[in-house]
Amino acid sequence: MSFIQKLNAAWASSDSLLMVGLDPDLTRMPDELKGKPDAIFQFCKQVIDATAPFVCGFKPQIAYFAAAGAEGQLEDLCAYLREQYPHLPIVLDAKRGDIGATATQYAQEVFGRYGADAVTVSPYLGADSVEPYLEWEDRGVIVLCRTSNPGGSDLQFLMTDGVPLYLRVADLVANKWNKTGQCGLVVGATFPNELAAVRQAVGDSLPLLVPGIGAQGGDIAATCAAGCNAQKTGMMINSSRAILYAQGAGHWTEAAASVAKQTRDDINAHR
Ligand SMILES: O=C(O)c1cc(=O)[nH]c(=O)n1[C@@H]1O[C@H](COP(=O)(O)O)[C@@H](O)[C@H]1O
Repeated sequence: MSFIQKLNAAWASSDSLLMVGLDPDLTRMPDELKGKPDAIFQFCKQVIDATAPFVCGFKPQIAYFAAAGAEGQLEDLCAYLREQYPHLPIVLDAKRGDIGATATQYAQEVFGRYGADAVTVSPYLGADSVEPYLEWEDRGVIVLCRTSNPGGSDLQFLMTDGVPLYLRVADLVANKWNKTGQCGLVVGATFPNELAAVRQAVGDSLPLLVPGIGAQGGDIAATCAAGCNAQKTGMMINSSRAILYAQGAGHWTEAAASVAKQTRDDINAHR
C-alpha cells in the first residue's frame, strides 16, 4: 500500500487528523525510565500504545534519536510500529536536503533502513535533490513550504516576481515534482493565512503536514478552517511535546493519552 493510500485509510478508520510526534528528549524522561539503556524505545513505545487510538499516524524526529546515539532504537521503534500498527503511517521527520548522490543514501536510510512511509525534505537544493526519494514510488515525500518557526519568514516570504517563495514551492511540488502522486507539503499551524493560501494553491489532493499546535501555540480552529480539504481531511496535524510531556494526576501515559484524545476531539469539533 502506498503512503497516500495508507494515509487516506488511516484518516477514515481513526476519524482523526492528529499525528503524534515522537521527539524523545533524554532530559525529560519519566523517572521510571531514567538511566535505562533502551529508555528512548520504551518511552516512545508506551506513548504509541497509549495514543494510537486517537491518531492518524506517528512522526519520529530523527535528531532526538541520532543525538543520543539511539538509531538502533529508532529502527526497533519503526519495526514495532509496522508490526503492531500497520494501518498507521510513519512519517520520519529528517528534513533532508543534499545533492542527488548523497540524497540517494538518505533515501536508502529513511525508506530502506527505517522502513518509513514518508520523509520530510527541504526544497532548497531543487528538483534533482528530491528525485532520489521519488524513485521509491510508493513512499511519501513531504516538502518544507511555510515552516512553523518565526525565522522561516527570512526566506519563505521573499517575493519572487510578485509571488512569495513559499507559494513557489507549493506550485513546484504540486505541479512538477509530484510525479508519483505521493508528495505533500509542510505548513505550520502558526501561519493560518499562509496555510489557507497553500490549500487554495494546491487544491484538495495534496496532504499537508501541519506542526505548530500545542507547544508552539497554533490555534486549532484557525488551522482546521484554513487547511482542511473538501473531504474535511487533508492534514496531518502534529503535536509532540504537549502530548509526550503532558502533566496529569495518573501515570504519565494516561496524561499523554488524555491530551491526545482531547486534541483529536478539538480538531474534530472544528473540521
Ligand atoms: O517538519 C516538521 O515536522 C516540522 C516543521 C516545522 O515547520 N515546524 C516543526 O515544528 N516541525 C517539527 O514538528 C515538531 C513540533 O513539535 P512540538 O512543537 O513539540 O509540537 C518537531 O519535531 C519539529 O521538528
